[in-house]
Amino acid sequence: MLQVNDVTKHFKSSGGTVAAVDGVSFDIPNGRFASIVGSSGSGKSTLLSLLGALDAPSDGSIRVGDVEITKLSARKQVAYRRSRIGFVFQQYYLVPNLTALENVMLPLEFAGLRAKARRHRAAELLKQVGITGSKPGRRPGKLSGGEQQRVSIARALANSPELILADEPTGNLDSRNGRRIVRLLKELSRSEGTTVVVVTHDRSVAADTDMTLSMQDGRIVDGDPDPDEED
Ligand SMILES: Nc1ncnc2c1ncn2[C@@H]1O[C@H](COP(=O)(O)OP(=O)(O)OP(=O)(O)O)[C@@H](O)[C@H]1O
Repeated sequence: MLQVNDVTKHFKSSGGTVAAVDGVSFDIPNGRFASIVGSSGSGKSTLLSLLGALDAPSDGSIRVGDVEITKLSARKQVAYRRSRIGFVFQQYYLVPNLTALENVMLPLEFAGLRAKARRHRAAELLKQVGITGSKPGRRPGKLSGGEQQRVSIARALANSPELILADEPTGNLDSRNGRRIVRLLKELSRSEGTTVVVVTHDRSVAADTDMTLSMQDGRIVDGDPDPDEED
């Protein structure tokens, strides 16, 4: 269970203090595929970075399973992120001069696996996301956008995280490939019992998830936050 309790994040700016996330509370049960929607500037990315312990809230608490991540020291937060959270980003962030296989092997080094075991596990993960044949041996530049996103999902799965956080994972993909990525994330949440949280602007992506949190001005609101606004 992911438990978010009265979380606030303030930023100081020239115009004063902005509450990017403003007293947000929600629970996401294990193995659920959840989406966060809302117009630009509503606080989605800030909330996701708080869930991933990439940033600390100004107030409130976040529990992932039995760990209150907001109480961990900075060093423990790094270890926590590496071992228990998988990140997927719009821009993939694959290392360009490593092959797909080597990119997936990278986080396994932190887990202390030997090279042969890392290679084996990375190949299995790539198979699981549909990257097979000659593709694991290719560099990211020789793969399509959808394939690169699959590699980044395999990398996110490397340490068997209990939580996958994805920020606009379909943002750079056409609708067909975007749908495939969403289907893959959904399958993973089902088969692995991994909780997946996706930030998206795309209502068809949100429609495919088990639950949707709508944000407006840093708060969670009921229903569609801004039906007329497209961004
Ligand atoms: N580091 C920061 N310093 C100051 N203000 C910030 C910072 N990060 C975000 N904000 C402000 O907090 C609010 C929420 O931003 P956030 O990026 O979370 O929105 P978002 O919903 O993810 O937007 P988008 O869909 O455009 O990515 C915005 O008003 C933004 O300007």
